[in-house]
Amino acid sequence: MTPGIDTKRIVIKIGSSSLTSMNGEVSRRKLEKLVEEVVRLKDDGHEVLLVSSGAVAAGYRKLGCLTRPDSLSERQAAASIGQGVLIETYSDLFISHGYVASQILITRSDFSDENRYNNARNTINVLLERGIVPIVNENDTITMDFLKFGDNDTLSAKVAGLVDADQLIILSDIDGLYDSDPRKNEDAKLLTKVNEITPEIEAAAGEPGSSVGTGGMKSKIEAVKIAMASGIPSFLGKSSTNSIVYDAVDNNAVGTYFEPQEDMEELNQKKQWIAFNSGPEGEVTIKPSAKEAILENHTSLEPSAVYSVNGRFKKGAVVKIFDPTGEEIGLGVVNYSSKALDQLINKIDVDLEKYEKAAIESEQLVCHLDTSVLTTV
Ligand SMILES: Nc1ncnc2c1ncn2[C@@H]1O[C@H](COP(=O)(O)OP(=O)(O)O)[C@@H](O)[C@H]1O
Ligand SMILES: N[C@@H](CCC(=O)OP(=O)(O)O)C(=O)O
Repeated sequence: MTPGIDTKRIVIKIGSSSLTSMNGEVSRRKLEKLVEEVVRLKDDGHEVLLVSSGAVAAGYRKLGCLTRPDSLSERQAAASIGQGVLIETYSDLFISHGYVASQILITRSDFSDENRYNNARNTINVLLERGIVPIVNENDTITMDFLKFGDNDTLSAKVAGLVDADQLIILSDIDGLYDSDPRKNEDAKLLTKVNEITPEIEAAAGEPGSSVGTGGMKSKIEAVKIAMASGIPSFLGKSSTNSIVYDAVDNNAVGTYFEPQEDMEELNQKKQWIAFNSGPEGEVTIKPSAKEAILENHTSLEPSAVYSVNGRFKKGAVVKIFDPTGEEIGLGVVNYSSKALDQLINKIDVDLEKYEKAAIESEQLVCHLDTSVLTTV
């Protein structure tokens, strides 16, 4: 390990356009460049996890399609071919440098179940601690469209939160975030440092630039918001730039650095799971006085603060919390089932012992988050 370098845990996301050639084949040369950069970081003692797209892009030609297919089943079939080709190439390249790669395919339902989520963390921790390079992709072949993460940008931010990464590096075909879509405005300027995702930035972030990219700048900004809320700094840069990954870790690369604000409340692992992965099962509406208490003082929510309950959920479920005007305040984990909570607020067969517990404890409340981040759950 190079003297003076602290070991960092780094998650690198690379997009389809950065891994495949124009004719829909895995580009060994592009993968080689990435692997060589990861190897430099590994030689310095860092832990590196890759979130790699490219399964569909690397497989559709071999499936017999001339362009990226429109139908879901053809894309899933293409991913089934391309994922194998990708991992074989990565694995070969890492072995030639003395490192071992592993494959992890994730579906959104793996993350919405807290036990499976924690299990994924334990497995990845073992791999990282033993020097392996885990390579993560969405399990495209078996995931239904409406159950997908949808894009690997948000997946990479969620994975970075899962493993408590020190930095998220997103590599694309563009050298950072511009103040407007550079394809539409030739005067667009590169933003080198961003501390807050403002509505202007969201408006500037447009659609994909290539026929194989899926998320475009929009999903990269969503990803960065999740990383920021989890206290993880991110970098966005161009995959083909020389030494981009190494320089990004060194804070010395051309691109956009996203730094979480110092006074921002950083979500702990439990709250990250609630906010970004859980998938709410019901709704509670609370009284106006309780809204102030949870937003200003972060206090627990007593059953007496609950105005009404919507949906059927079990004790321990994640629910959305609304104020009486219908504005969404945040998310929380309930200590009562919907039936018990309904009985408590209507004082039917009230079990006083149970009543002493808060309906939602403050450490299981996620408030203050921008609704557009919350809606990504
Ligand atoms: N404000 C913006 N700044 C930079 N790029 C933008 C912006 N708005 C839209 N884009 C487009 O987003 C593209 C990158 O997203 P995408 O095509 O999904 O790449 P990847 O396959 O790497 O995920 C860029 O090539 C660019 O054309
Ligand atoms: N999971 C898909 C990629 C999804 C995705 O986000 O693609 P991209 O916008 O190229 O990062 C695949 O491997 O083809």
